Amino acid sequence: MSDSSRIIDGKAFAEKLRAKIAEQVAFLKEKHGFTPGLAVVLVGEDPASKVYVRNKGEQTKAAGMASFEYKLPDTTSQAEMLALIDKLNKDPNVNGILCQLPVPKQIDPQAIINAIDPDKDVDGFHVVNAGKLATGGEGLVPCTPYGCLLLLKDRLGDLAGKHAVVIGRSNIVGKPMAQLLLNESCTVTIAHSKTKDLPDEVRRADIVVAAVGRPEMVKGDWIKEGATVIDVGINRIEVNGKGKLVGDVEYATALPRAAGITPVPGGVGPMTIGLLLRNTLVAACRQRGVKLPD
Ligand SMILES: Nc1nc2c(c(=O)[nH]1)N[C@@H](CN(C=O)c1ccc(C(=O)N[C@@H](CCC(=O)O)C(=O)O)cc1)CN2
Repeated sequence: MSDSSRIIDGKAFAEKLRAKIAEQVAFLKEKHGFTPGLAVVLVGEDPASKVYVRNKGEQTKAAGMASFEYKLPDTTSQAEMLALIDKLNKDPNVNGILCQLPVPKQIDPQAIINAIDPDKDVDGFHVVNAGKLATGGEGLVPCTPYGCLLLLKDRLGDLAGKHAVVIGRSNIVGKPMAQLLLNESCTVTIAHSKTKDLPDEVRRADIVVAAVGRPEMVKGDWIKEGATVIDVGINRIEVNGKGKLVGDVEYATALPRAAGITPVPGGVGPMTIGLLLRNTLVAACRQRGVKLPD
């Protein structure tokens, strides 16, 4: 197996996904006379968040959807945020709402997320959507884990019976990822900072999803031969005075052992915005009572 055939190209997958969404949006406009709309709220000046929000706006418009951007100063209070969310909840042209994370410390992110109408919560972080994911309801699924799942299914097909190890237990990636894999009948282990022997857990995994936010923490020699590795980490490090982006997995040493591995950049990251557009499309169709176009 060549190294290039082991690489799971999330960038290419996401491009195809976005092209399909653009066709579905054009169909909705022509046949049903409406355009899905996404509102993104950014509070503060975090440089990475600014880039992500700009990319979200550009890709939303490129897919033919309406984009509404709210850029608020980092002194914004929680009450001001809640008032904006209330306004967006009531706006029929806004089908999806998200608040870019992280938010400044005076704002409780979960309070903001839970103030969003769950049917417009295109991040899938609202407690109602988390509950639906856990109980088999039709909610909105968090974008990053949803993107990981699509990449895994595309590469492996049926996941039933696979032993998956998810490293990280955040509400936005680790927990929903584990739930999605469980829903696919995987045997799931969630590893975290208190896990006793992480290398041993990883060595037994057919699927490894790393979402810890620590540069190259998962070593290549922990990866079982033929395993599939999904690297959610996006860590900025400095090498010889130059900035570099690396994942949570030591890519160079994991690549020859893995049957499939996502690179950083160009793996999971681009899928996040692709699935955000898909969630916005799904939310808009549900709100309008229209079947999702094929
Ligand atoms: N409300 C949310 N906030 C945040 C989320 C989220 O899903 N919802 N996720 C991340 C940031 N994020 C989207 O918001 C995001 C991160 C990374 C990428 C991406 O395409 N990364 C590129 C590399 C880009 C770079 O150079 O930095 C890649 O991996 O190839 C897209 C979206 C936190 N906040």
